[in-house]
Order: sequence, then structure tokens, then C-alpha cells
Amino acid sequence: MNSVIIVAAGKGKRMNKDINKQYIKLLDKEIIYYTISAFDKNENIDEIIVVISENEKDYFYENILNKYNFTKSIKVVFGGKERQDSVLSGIKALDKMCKIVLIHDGARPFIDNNIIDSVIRETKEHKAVVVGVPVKDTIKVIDEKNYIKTTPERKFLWAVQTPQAFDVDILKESYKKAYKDNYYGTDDSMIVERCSYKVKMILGSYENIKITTEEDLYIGEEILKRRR
Ligand SMILES: Nc1ccn([C@@H]2O[C@H](COP(=O)(O)OP(=O)(O)OP(=O)(O)O)[C@@H](O)[C@H]2O)c(=O)n1
Ligand SMILES: C[C@](O)(CO)[C@H](O)COP(=O)(O)O
Repeated sequence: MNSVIIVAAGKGKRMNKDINKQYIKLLDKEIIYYTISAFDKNENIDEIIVVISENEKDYFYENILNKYNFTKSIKVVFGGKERQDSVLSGIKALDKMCKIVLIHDGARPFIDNNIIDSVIRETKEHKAVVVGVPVKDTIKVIDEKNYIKTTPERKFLWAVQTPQAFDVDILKESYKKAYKDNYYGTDDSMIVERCSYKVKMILGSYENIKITTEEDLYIGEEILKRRR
């Protein structure tokens, strides 16, 4: 059984709007609608868990869950202070039959059906898989005073996205260790990497952006227009 945890319990501070960024509309529908739909339509996803903020429960049911006719049943749980805490809430809600778990940002609405399939297929072989894209810019590592320390070789630099997918036992073990060590990472792969598991990077898409700041809304609408 393949499950996806969609984390949508953030505050969206960098978006700087009154409303949680996931409920902002791109063209005529909310960002989180597009994200849930992508997994709802994928025939290899058996379970969908959406992690929301407890204080947005009524809003989510009224404006998303009860409004759109998703085909699959959606399990809703409440998130925590950090992204990692929200993922943990999702992990706790997984069905006992789950073997592969995908973790995806609610704020990445343009995830492609073929990429979801590839992630699942590759996770069967490699147990831990993330999607990403080669960086296009030259990346600099700087010091506290903004002087450049080093320039890593670009051919080894990829920007990581979601979904990130794992064998469920590996993910649970790695999360347990992270909390035991009071370790917080900014993606799920970091949690698994520090337990010495090898994580495979596969090619995602430059369109699989995370809606983070206001200009991403304009880019997002253009992506949608091109797809329609
Ligand atoms: N406590 C948190 C923090 C983040 N997320 C989710 O993790 C995804 C990626 O995080 P990010 O884009 O950083 O969202 P926010 O944390 O909401 O944004 P910001 O850092 O600007 O406040 C988002 O879909 C967000 O809702 C979450 O579920 N719970
Ligand atoms: C998980 C992630 O989307 C991979 O790029 C990213 O690390 C989330 O980070 P954020 O700090 O929550 O934006």
C-alpha cells in the first residue's frame, strides 16, 4: 500500500498575506486543491493524509474537502510547530498496511502524475528517493560577513523538491532517532540520511515549484494557463 502525507499546516510567513498561502486561489482554485487532486488522480496512491492547522479545520472542511469531489477518502490530521512535527503527525496516522510513504508539500501544486509514478517505482528498489533538479546558477557558500568561502562544483548540486518517499520502516526509525536526538531538518531526506541510509535523487521538474513568496503566484498561474 502506498500512502502520501501532504503537509499543509505551515503559516506561510514569507507570503505575507492574511490567509494561509495554501488557500490562495491560482486562477479559480485553491493551491491545496491542485496538490490534493494530483494524488487523488494517481492510480498508485492508496491513502491520502492531509496535515492542516487545527485552527484552520473549519475553513479546510468548508472550502476544500466539502467543496470538491475528491475520489479517494482523505484523512485529516493536525500539524505542529515545525514542518517536521507536521510530518510526524502524518506518520502517526498511516494505515498499518502502508509500505511506501510519500511526503509532499501542500505548497507544491504542480506535481506531475508521471513523477509520482517514478517516485513509487524507484522507492520499491532504492527504499529512499527524493526528486530534485540540477541547479542552474552557480552556488556560493558565504561566511557571516557575506564573503565567499567556497564555490562547490555545480554538476554535483541539485535543488531538492518533494515528493520524498521512503520505505515506511526506514522513515519511522529515522524520525524516532531525530526526536530522540532533538534534531530538526528542513526536509525528510536529512532525517533519513543521518541514519546512514542511502537516498537516491531522481529528476523532478522545474515546474514543481514551492509557492513561497508573492512572485510564485504569478509564475504558478502561468504554469496553469499553459497546462489548460
Ligand atoms: N509547521 C509546519 C510548517 C510547514 N508546513 C508545510 O510544509 C510545506 C513547506 O513549507 P514552507 O513552504 O516553508 O511553508 P511555511 O512554513 O508555511 O512558509 P514560511 O516558512 O514562509 O512560513 C508547506 O506546504 C507548509 O504548509 C507544515 O505542514 N507545518
Ligand atoms: C522539503 C522542501 O520543500 C524541499 O525543498 C523544503 O526543504 C521545505 O523547506 P521550507 O523551509 O519549509 O521552505
